Amino acid sequence: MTDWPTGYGRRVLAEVDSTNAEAARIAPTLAGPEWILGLRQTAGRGRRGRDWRSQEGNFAATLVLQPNEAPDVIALRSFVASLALFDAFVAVTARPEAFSLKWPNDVLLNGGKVAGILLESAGFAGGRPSHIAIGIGVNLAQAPDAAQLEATATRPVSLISECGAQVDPETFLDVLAPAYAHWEHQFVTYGFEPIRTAWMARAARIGEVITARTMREEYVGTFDSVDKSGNLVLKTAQGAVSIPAADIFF
Ligand SMILES: O=C(O)CCCC[C@@H]1SC[C@@H]2NC(=O)N[C@@H]21
Repeated sequence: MTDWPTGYGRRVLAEVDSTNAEAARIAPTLAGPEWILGLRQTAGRGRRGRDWRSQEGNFAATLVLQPNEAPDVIALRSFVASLALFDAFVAVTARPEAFSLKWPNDVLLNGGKVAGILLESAGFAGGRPSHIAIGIGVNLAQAPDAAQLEATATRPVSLISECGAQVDPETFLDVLAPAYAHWEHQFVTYGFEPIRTAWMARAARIGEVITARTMREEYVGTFDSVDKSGNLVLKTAQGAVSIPAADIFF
């Protein structure tokens, strides 16, 4: 196993409401990056205001970072985190073919959702946040009951049910943190291009027809690529469209 990355803090909480909420509380006291792992999370939150149910044995953690960057650059961190998750999953299962990345920031295992990412930023001054919180939830041990999710949600799966790999949250953190540090270094050193290329090489359904639903519209088209801003590029009957935020359906 790779060593814990230099310069990154690590704290483990027996119970927390939400590791992203905890990140916001402690961010002003931090001088550098910090991982916060909640062994029990009682009020986890997901994207678009949804709840995130954190079941026993699952992974709920947040990385707090202090990048001095504009929001559009910061938003690309979800691709950085997706790549780190992909590598961590491969490290614990040795099954790269089983995993794929779903735009914008889910990880799929055998086509079901095994992990999600919630990126939040706060403390804005001069258009830049003082910190960001990259919240990561992984169904290590249990998948939520599909009946309790929205009917259109991607089928949830757990690592153990699909791969038989029994991994506890602290062990997963110790694999994920160095993987994240690697991709973060690539991002700050070389920019988004190597991240974009690596992400597309692991993407689900490139070249296939998918549906993207934004707050106002629905697009059906061929998943062409992710552009230099992280937008989803779909080739539709009306031409190429570049979509900054949407839920996608296969
Ligand atoms: O909707 C999604 O797919 C994103 C889910 C993110 C859940 C994680 S669990 C750890 C962190 N703390 C939270 O409250 N949410 C994120």
